[in-house]
Amino acid sequence: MNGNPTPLVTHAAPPDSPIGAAGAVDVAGLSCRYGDFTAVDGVSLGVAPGELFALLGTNGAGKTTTIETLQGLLRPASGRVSVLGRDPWRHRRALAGEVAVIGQKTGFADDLTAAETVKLWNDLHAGRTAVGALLEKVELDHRAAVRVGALSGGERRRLDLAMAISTVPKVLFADEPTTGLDPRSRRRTWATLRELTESGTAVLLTTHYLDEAAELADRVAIMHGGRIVRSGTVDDIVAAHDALITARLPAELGLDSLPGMAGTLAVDGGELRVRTTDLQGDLYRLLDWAERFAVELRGLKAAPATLDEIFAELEDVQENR
Ligand SMILES: Nc1ncnc2c1ncn2[C@@H]1O[C@H](COP(=O)(O)OP(=O)(O)OP(=O)(O)O)[C@@H](O)[C@H]1O
Repeated sequence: MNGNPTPLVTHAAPPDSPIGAAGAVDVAGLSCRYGDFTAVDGVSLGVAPGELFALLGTNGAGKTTTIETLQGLLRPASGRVSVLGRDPWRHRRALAGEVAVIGQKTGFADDLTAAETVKLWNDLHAGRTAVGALLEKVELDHRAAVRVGALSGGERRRLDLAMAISTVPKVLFADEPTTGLDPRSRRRTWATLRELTESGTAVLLTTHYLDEAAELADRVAIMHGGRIVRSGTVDDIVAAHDALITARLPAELGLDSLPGMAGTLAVDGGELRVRTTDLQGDLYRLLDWAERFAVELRGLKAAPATLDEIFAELEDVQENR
């Protein structure tokens, strides 16, 4: 996110009446602009209670803008957003007690200690968990007396998490909550997010970590250039993408020796590559052919597309624009 957001409002504000009763978070045709620039372009998504929905995307894809609109910090240029049945722009204060946020920009006072910060937060939000227990949960108990200004970036993220869980929020917006965390802290944060969803919290998470989305999310949307370009479960998205079969062929064999397959075949330097949406069928055809003609397929590998590959492809498209 860059600078202070002041998006241009080109349409009337959405009505403050509930829009549907489908989920804890509902977004329909959301567009957001900064001046003439459209940062979010027709995004629709919903998050049900107890669900974790992950928004992935390239840098500048519009994830933070979407989250900030749902927090009521930005007004949509068009479309409708609803959090717990309310328009967050109009009802930000009323929603504050039920919605928690882990943002990219933390607004802590540097002079307060970690414990004082959490206590202040607890007092303001009628937090039900003791300060010591919250700090222990995010493994900051040993840093309780340290001033916030002296905490590392990762420690500040964990302090943010402690405040987000001081109540059991109905909705949590978590904007890259594990950025800068070491592997152990990431896993602790994942466990805490899981506990929240198990308690019924609807979590909208943005992340650059594909393993994080695969690990945590019930559903995923990939944003690119302000739009959702893929959505579904991680399995759905992977299944819709080409899988890859690779093997080394004997030197005398080329493309014309190979059997017909559903996917696209290429042979380069003796290596066969088959990109296919029918991994099982093409693997069967290849193995059947190899068996019949006694061909040894050295180093045979067959794997569905990984989210990393899907993501990298989107980034390539962006770079080539
Ligand atoms: N205040 C602003 N004024 C003008 N443009 C902005 C402003 N804030 C964000 N943008 C632009 O809007 C687009 C979307 O930004 P946003 O921060 O929502 O993306 P993001 O998906 O969260 O990116 P990242 O993964 O890098 O955090 C980017 O091109 C960004 O430069």
